[in-house]
Amino acid sequence: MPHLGVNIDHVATIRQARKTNEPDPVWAAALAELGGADCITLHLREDRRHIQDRDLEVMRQTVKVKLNLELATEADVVDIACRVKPDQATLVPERREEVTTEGGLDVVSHEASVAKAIGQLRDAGISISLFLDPEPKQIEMAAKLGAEAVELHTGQYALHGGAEQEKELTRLIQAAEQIHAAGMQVLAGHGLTYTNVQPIAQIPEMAELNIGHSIVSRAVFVGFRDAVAEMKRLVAL
Ligand SMILES: CC(=O)[C@@H](O)[C@H](O)COP(=O)(O)O
Ligand SMILES: NCC(=O)COP(=O)(O)O
Repeated sequence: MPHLGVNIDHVATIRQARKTNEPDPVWAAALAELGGADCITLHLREDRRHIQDRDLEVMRQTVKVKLNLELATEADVVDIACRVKPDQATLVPERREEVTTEGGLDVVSHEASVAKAIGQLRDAGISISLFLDPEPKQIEMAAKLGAEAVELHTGQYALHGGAEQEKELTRLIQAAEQIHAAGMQVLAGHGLTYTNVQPIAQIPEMAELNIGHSIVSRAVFVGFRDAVAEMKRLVAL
């Protein structure tokens, strides 16, 4: 039964729509924990479109479960991570023009910059996860780079239905086996919802799922604590 990581980025998206101080993602994180979250995830983007530096700094003091920071390998945000010290850092790709993350980090093409960021984060005592597409060569490089975990990008699985989704699920199952065999923890996330999460949760090697947008969407109608509790129950089935 995988753990549940709750990504609270899009609570901050609503706040930033008016550049005000509510809804506060710090409150969402507390309610997520009360709803059964095993991890709180937040993405400090270079363009600060949602999560702000203050959110990370306060959550470091208030979150009682694992704190997972998603970040690009850019020097300034790596420096912030090394100062604040989340429990885990998940290296992700970023493009300012993107609406949301479009794929996994290409650690094969960017081995040097990824290795540099990993070295700095590891020296700060932070555990490393790499956000990757289910590609064998990317997973091999993750093991070479010494990552503790790989978070599989489930965006393609979530985007499609029918035979195409089945094909993506098979890729994810095979990638999970490869990650586990290489001695790394298997995580997954992006685009997972109350209707598509269970086949991913049932992958035998799956240790943790990171889910955000769907939980925040459901929380608008049922409240954050209940939205998390509902997802926790689904993931445990
Ligand atoms: C890496 C990933 O899949 C998401 O957690 C990421 O946070 C997406 O970025 P937005 O939250 O800005 O959509
Ligand atoms: N890394 C995936 C994540 O944290 C949440 O992604 P989403 O559920 O908001 O698409």
